[in-house]
Amino acid sequence: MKPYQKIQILECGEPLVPIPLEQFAVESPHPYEKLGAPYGDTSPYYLRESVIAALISAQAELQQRHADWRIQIFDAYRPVAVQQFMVDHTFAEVVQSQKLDPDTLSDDQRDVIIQQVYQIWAVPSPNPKTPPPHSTGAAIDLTLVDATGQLIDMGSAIDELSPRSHPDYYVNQPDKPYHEHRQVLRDVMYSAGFCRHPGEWWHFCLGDQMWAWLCNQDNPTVSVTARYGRVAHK
Ligand SMILES: C[C@@H](N)C(=O)N[C@H](C)C(=O)O
Ligand SMILES: [Zn+2]
Repeated sequence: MKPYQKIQILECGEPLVPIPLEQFAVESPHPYEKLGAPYGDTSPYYLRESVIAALISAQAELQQRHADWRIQIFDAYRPVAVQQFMVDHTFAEVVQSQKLDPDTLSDDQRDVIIQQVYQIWAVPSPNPKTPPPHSTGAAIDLTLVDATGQLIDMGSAIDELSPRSHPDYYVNQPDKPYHEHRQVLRDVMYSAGFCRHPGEWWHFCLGDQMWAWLCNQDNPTVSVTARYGRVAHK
C-alpha cells in the first residue's frame, strides 16, 4: 500500500462533469482509447466540477506568462477497469521489451516486472478506500503546447517508464530547456491548487488522497483529508 492510500476520504459528492475541451488542446486520438481500453459508456474527458474550474485558472495563469501557450490534456477520468487494462498493457510491453516469453515467466520475474509497472501506474484497487487517483475524477495527466499546437519539449514522453519521468531529472542540465518547461507546468498548476506526483512530471491532482497526502507532507501541522473518492460516470 502506498502511503497516500491511508488518507481518509470524506466524499463531498461534487459531480463529475465534461471538460470544456474547446478551451484546451487535447491529445488526439486519446492514447488509451486508441489501445482499446474499456471505457464502455464513459469517457476520459470528465473531471470533478471544481477541478475543471482550477484547470481553467491554471491555463489563465499560463497565459499570463506565455500568451499563446495552452494546456494539452492527455488523460483525466479513468474507470478502474481502464486502470487495470493499462497496468496489464504496460506489463506486456515490459515483457516484450525484455524479450521474455509471457507464458514461461517465473513468479519472481512477474514480481519484478509488476513492481516496475507500479512505479508509474497506481494499483487498480477495487476497494473504495484506496481508489486509483484517476478514478476519482480529481487527477489529470497533461503537458503544454505552443501557439502552433507544437508540444513544449519536456525531455520525455508522458507515461515513459524511465528515470526521465522524475520531475527533477533534468535539474542539473541547465543547457537544456526541459527543467524550465516542467517548472512552468508545475508553477501554473500549483497556482491553481494542484499538487504534482513526486515521480511523474505530467500527473497533477486536486482533492484526492494523493493531493491530501502531499499537502500533509508540505505542512506536517495540518491533517488534510481527501474530498474525492472513486466515482462512476453516469
Ligand atoms: C502512468 C500515469 N498515466 C498515471 O496516471 N500514473 C498515476 C500514478 C496513476 O496511475 O494514477
Ligand atoms: Zn496520472
